[in-house]
This record gives sequence, structure tokens and C-alpha cells, in this order.
Amino acid sequence: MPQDAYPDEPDSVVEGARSDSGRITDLPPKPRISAAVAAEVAEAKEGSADEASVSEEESDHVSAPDGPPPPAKKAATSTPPRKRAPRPPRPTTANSAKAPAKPRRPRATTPKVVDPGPPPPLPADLAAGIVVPPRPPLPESVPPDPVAEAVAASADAPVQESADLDVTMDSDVLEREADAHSPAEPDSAVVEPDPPLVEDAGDAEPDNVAIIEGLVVAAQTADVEPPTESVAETAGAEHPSVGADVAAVDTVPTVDVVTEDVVTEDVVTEDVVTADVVTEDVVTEDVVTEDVAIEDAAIDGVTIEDAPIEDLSPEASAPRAAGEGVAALAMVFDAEHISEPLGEGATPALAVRGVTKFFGETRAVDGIDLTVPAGTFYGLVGPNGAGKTTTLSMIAGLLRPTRGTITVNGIDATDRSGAAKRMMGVLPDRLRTFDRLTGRQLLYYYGVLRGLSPAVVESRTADLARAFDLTDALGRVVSDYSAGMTKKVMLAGAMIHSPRLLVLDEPFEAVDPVSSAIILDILGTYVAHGGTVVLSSHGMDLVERVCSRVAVIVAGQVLAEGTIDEVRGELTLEQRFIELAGGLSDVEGLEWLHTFSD
Ligand SMILES: Nc1ncnc2c1ncn2[C@@H]1O[C@H](COP(=O)(O)OP(=O)(O)OP(=O)(O)O)[C@@H](O)[C@H]1O
Repeated sequence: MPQDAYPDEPDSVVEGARSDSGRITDLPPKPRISAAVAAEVAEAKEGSADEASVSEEESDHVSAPDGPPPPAKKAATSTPPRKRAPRPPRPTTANSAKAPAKPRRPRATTPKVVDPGPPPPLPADLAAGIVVPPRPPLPESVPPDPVAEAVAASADAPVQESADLDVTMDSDVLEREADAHSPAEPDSAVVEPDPPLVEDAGDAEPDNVAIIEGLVVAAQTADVEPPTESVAETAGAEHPSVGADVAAVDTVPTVDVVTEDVVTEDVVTEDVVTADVVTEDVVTEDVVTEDVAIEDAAIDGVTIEDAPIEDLSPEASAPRAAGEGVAALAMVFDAEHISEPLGEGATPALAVRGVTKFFGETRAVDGIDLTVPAGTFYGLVGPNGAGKTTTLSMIAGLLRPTRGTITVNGIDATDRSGAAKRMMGVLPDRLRTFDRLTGRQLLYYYGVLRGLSPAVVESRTADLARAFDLTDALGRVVSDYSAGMTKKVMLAGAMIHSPRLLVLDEPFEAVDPVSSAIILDILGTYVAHGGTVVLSSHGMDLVERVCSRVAVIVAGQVLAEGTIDEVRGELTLEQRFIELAGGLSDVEGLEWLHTFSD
């Protein structure tokens, strides 16, 4: 019988009828059959012992977890009781008492006959299956800390035996991590206690997640022992092994940094939660020792002190009663952190001088000069392959220029890359990130590696998620996000530490119009508070509307630069762009496309 024959029944009842149909449909209607069979049994003078045992069997059947079978089904398949084998009499129940005297159509009778009554008692075995096991006991002096537990759980993981990980996961780090967390500290509140992994995650995945969280924990210890060595120094040959006394934050680069071993271009670590956390467009001849801005910013101890330490204040750590959406982010973009006095002679937020980039024989960027004053909404536009991403990657420190210099707020991005990166938030192209983490974990990772306290990260995560409409998605792994959601969570991650400069590669690509408007609002607020945005986009209307300055890059060269009005002149920006790009390409020769092959 189809399931929809019982439209008002709970699914479980229907399923029960369906799965037990073999037994149930053989049974006669309960009231009549019970009496008749009992009489027949008495006439046959069968032993009372047999009857008792059979009744017991039936009793067991009735109390099965699926509950009583649908009477209508029995009625529809009823068989004269005297024709039946000596089936045992069934105990009289409320349902059976209401059974119709003659068969009815199941659809008409079922809703009236079925009495849901109280739910059947949960079978002991099923109940045992849903009981949440008690958490393992913790030391009395240490509050429950999921991150610490995850790290401890990973202590014996095979992947830890990797040469890249042996230092990070040593017991000394764990001890100092435990010491760093006072009972009053809301440690790692934003980390999912049991990270939900994607379904296809292998057995090693939980360990990998734990390792990532362990890295976060290690970075947390930066507050306890500020490191003094840079990433490159720590990872360099002069320091082949990091002793246990080295600050825990210095153990992170030993895991992350990929330097001389990089031999291919565009090295991508898909399984980013494993040991190699790095790699964004690393090029053979331009190996960057601090590959990814966030790692470097978190692990370069020299400039940790330059981080927005005001964010760590108790006031900032307090739960924020901010308004919804963008208004809340105005507090994240605290003007005290990102504002700089503007005016003649002020240090530009970004200065690019004579930067050239070769990929082998390909000259991707050819002697670019850019000056981006602080508090500017700056747009980079250009046709495909013009060199925008390459330029932004060099600004972000993901690629090393072949020639030229880049300074961020006056800091040479080559000589002091860690300090320069610390001032930046980066949305790289192609959305490579640690997508086996949940959105909440990812933002926690971003924030803590940037030196923020867990409480601040939690507060800002809530603000950013609200602003980007990601609140409901925070508990899901990022690999399950849509492209637009991924872009938004990564954008949130770029903003979470309230940097002075945001470097965003096509931030609006794949983002829906509502979210784009919200992002624009957020960025506008950010710029109004002194922040600087440099973004690439193919949306000429958008750039024309929101950017105060723009550079048009074609074939690796800046063909026009200035305010929007200066660049577009009497044209629209799109018209000017097309003009600079060499006009529209010739579409002749595609007539075959107009004759369909079928
Ligand atoms: N890792 C790489 N190895 C070799 N060539 C590269 C690499 N990255 C970029 N290029 C080349 O550099 C040039 C500029 O590429 P880039 O990605 O910077 O362009 P773009 O302006 O960002 O393009 P789009 O608008 O399509 O994103 C292209 O010719 C590209 O093929």
C-alpha cells in the first residue's frame, strides 16, 4: 500500500505497517478474531500452555517499536478467522476495539481509526544509541577547552609524526597552552566542540582538524611568550630545529612555511588542513618565505607588538551589543586602529614603484606605478590577463616582484614583509582556504592568528556573520558553501583584524546583489573610518560608483590612473576602458554559430 494511503499518520506508523506488512496483513481483525480464535482454541482443547505462550508472543509483537499496525490495512486484507491457521489471539487494544465490522477502504477509514495515543516506549537498544556519552574528565584546574582537547587528541595521530609537525605538537606547547588559559578566560568558545567534517572525510580528517586547531592554540600562546624570531629565521637553515623553549608561536612556521622546496608554479594545497597550510601562487623563481599573509602576520613575532593591541582590551573583549549588520562593523573598523591623518605629504597607504613580474618568459606586470592614499577606495580594472591578480598578489606578499618596490604605510613590503602584511587583509583569487573547517572555525583561525583574543574573535565573528548574512552557515564546513558564501566568509576573515589596508581580488564576483550592496556598505564605512581598499573588478559600473580612484591596466601596464573623473573624461568608465583595452574584438568568422548543428 502506498505511503500516502495514510495521509494523517506519522511516518513511523506508515513505515511500520510497510515493513511489517508480511506479518500484519496475515492477521484477522482484532476484536472478532480474538474472540473467535479463542473459542476455536478452546474447542480444539488445545493446551492452555500453548495458548499462553502464543499470547505472549503476540504481546511482544504489539509492543514492538513500530507501534500498532494500521487497522485499515488489516481490514483491507482480512481473512475469515476460521480459515486461518491457529494464530494466537491478540490482546484487545483500543485500536482493535474500534476496528470496523467489515472491510473499508483504507484511505477513508485510517484517519478515524488510528489513535496515535502516547508514543510507544523507546526500545532499550535505541535509547542506548542516542545517549550522549559523558565527556572525559578534565583536570580540575583547567576549564573545558575543546581546542586543547583536540590538540591532545591529535598527540598520537600518525600525521604528527611528520617532520613538519613534530615541534608544534610537543608537550611543552600543550603545557604552555593550558597555562595560558585561566579559568575565567572564554577560551575557544567559538570553536565547534566536535567539528563536523564533510561526509567524505577520511579517517585522518578529525586529526587534521585537530592539528589546525592546535596551530591556533599554538598561536594563542603568543600572548604568553612573545616571540622574537621571524618566520624566515625560524624556518631557515640557521635554525634547523626549534627548541622547546622557543615561544610557541615560533613553532607555527615550522609547520607552515614552504620555501626552497617549492618547485612548481601555482602550488596549491588542496587538503589545507594537513601539514602544508601554505601556498598561494608560489612561483618557482620567486619563492616567498612567508607565503600567506595571515600565517606570516600571526607568526612573525617581531611585529606582533604592532598588531592592534587595543583590540585585546577588556572593553573590546566584552560581548558587543552592537546593532545589526553594517552598523556593528563600524565598531570593528575602529577609527583609532586604521585612521591616519590625510593631506599633502601624508604617507600613502600603498605605493608601488616600478614593479615588474615575470613568469618565465611571460611579462605579467611591466613596470607599474601606483599611489593609493589612505582612506581611498581604489579600483584596479583591466581585461583578462592584464596583470591585476599578479599585481594584487605582489602587494599582498603572495608573490615577490621581479623588480620594483612596494611599501605599505611606508613599510617596505620586501624588507619587512611581516610588518607590511600585518597591516593588510587579503581576499586572494580563487578562494583557496581551509575549507574543511566550519565558517566559525575559519574565522576563529583568521582572528587568533592575527593576534586577537578568542573573546574578540567571537564578538567580531558574530558581527561579521550578521553583516554578511552568514550566521546560519557558521556551523557548516566551508567546502559546503556556495561560491558567494565562500567569498563572503573569506572577506570576513580578511576584515576581522581591522587592518589598515584591504587587498581584494574581485570581491564581488559570484556575490548576489543584496550581499554586494551590503559589502559595499561595509567597505564604505571602513573607508570612511580611514581604511583603504584596493580591489580589482570587472564591474565598471560598480567601480565607477564606489571607487574614488582607478587604474586601468592593460598588458601589464597602467594606461590610465587617477580619480574616476580624470580617467573617464567625457566617457563612461566602461567606454574608456574599452577604448584603452583596444576596442571590441572582431566577431567576424563566427557565422557558423548561427547555423545549429542539429
Ligand atoms: N603563476 C603563473 N604562471 C605563469 N603565468 C602566469 C601566472 N599567473 C599569471 N600568469 C600570467 O600573467 C598574466 C596576468 O595574469 P593575471 O592573473 O594577473 O591577470 P588578470 O588581470 O588578473 O586576469 P583576469 O581578469 O582574467 O583575472 C597572464 O598572461 C597570465 O597567464
